[in-house]
Amino acid sequence: MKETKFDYGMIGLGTMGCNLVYNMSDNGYTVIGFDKNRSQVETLKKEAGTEKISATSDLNEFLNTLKTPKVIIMLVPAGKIVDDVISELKPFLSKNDLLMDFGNSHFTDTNRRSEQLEESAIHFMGVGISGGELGARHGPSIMPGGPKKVYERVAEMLKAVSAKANNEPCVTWLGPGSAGHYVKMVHNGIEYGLMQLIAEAYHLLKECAAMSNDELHTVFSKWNEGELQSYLIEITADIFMQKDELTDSRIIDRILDSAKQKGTGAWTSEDAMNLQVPIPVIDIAVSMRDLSAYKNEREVAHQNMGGSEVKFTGDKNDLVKWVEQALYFSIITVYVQGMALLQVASKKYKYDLKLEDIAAIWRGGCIIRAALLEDIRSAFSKQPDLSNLILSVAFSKKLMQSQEGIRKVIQTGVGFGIPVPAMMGALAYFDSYRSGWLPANLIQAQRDDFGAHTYERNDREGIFHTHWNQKK
Ligand SMILES: NC(=O)C1=CN([C@@H]2O[C@H](COP(=O)(O)OP(=O)(O)OC[C@H]3O[C@@H](n4cnc5c(N)ncnc54)[C@H](OP(=O)(O)O)[C@@H]3O)[C@@H](O)[C@H]2O)C=CC1
Ligand SMILES: O=C(CO)[C@H](O)[C@H](O)COP(=O)(O)O
Repeated sequence: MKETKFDYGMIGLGTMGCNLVYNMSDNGYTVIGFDKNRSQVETLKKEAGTEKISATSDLNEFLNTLKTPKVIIMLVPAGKIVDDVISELKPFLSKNDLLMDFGNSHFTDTNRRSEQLEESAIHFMGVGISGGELGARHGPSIMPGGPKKVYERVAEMLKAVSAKANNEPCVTWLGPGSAGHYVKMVHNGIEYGLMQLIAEAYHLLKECAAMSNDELHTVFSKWNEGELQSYLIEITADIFMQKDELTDSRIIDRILDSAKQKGTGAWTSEDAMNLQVPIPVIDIAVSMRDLSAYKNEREVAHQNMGGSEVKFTGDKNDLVKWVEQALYFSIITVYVQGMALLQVASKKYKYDLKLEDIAAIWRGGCIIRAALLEDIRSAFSKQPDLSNLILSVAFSKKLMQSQEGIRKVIQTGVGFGIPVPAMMGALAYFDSYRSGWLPANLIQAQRDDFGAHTYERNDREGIFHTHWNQKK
């Protein structure tokens, strides 16, 4: 009997790996999966129903049934596991074999792994993938980084399995080294910001306007037909309708209000701090997940001090209108901040990113896909080096037109003690960015006063220091 040789190997047959195997098979590729977890292997073998797919928990069998040069995708949890898998594989890999890490690995790990494997002429690519379970199955957005020539070996397959937006595949080579994983990290930072903003809108409408889940479903569904059209708004609308399997309630009312995270949002904030790029809405989103997890302390504080006491007497429909505008305004600022970070990182890490391409491949398949990305793409197509989208005519206009809503919503939140920190961060970012003057002169004076740190002047060149009348 002729032995089957598989086009691709997939290591990690969990949520993402297993679904991507099916997607690749649908597109005509043969794939053998490997997982340490025997039950994942058995499930795939039992359910595949096609000879194009096989699975094993025997590494030798996995490697021996792959075509050469081997092309292997890893979809295992990020961190040490990726290093462990690479160490296990490396003795069996040869020149020109290609290993691709599709997980959410930290970009600095990707740089290290690429360098180590290239020493043995084994190619390595860090590839971001987004779209969750359904995306992996039916078409994700794919963010590949690494050597361009190596990308070309797999470009056809990646295009085939990716999502399509206006018939264009949501994948393109992004840049060398860790470019793909860096872009995926910022994608996730944006994801954090969007989710926090949507949660704040929910909080306001639920507490202030006392909206039921049915009403919230109607409002979010309607929003999804307008400027806010996006995957996250769409799934949010549906979440409000989901029944609980254990009680008579809706599931949303039974889920503990304590958010978890795997780190990609915090990595985005951390690197933005290192590169001195302000991304306050993403920073706040990370902090709010942290704060939500202090559930016990929050409950004690609530007993001691009480919470918001809302007696909203305004018009519900007006509030819904203002919240829609506030969300649009603040959602724009999240993309603005993420893209500004990418521009700086592109130069610093020599990725030479094309922001137009990134916006284009985020239009389909991924968690942050939104109608707005078409406008973002268009702005970077006209001005590829644009440092901040706010400087484009189109985006300054959008923000100016929706600022009234966010000001009203923040006033409402503050008035009733309902926290809207990400919206506040969004507005403060906008107001600061468009301020020709900020009170940073006072900060410079204080620094020079207490620490002789010097300052620059606004009327002549040079570095200055004042002998301040310090208190003894
Ligand atoms: N889930 C999502 O929506 C998305 C996830 N990602 C990223 O993709 C990667 C995979 O995620 P996901 O599919 O959700 O994770 P899962 O935990 O669902 O799947 C990972 C699989 O890898 C297996 N595994 C663990 N260690 C090894 C090993 N040493 N050798 C072989 N197999 C191993 C696990 O087995 P076991 O169960 O026994 O541990 C599990 O079956 C992660 O980096 C994640 O951040 C990216 C985009 C979206
Ligand atoms: O990459 C993803 C989507 O693009 C994952 O779903 C993301 O890792 C979820 O992150 P977290 O668990 O931190 O919320």
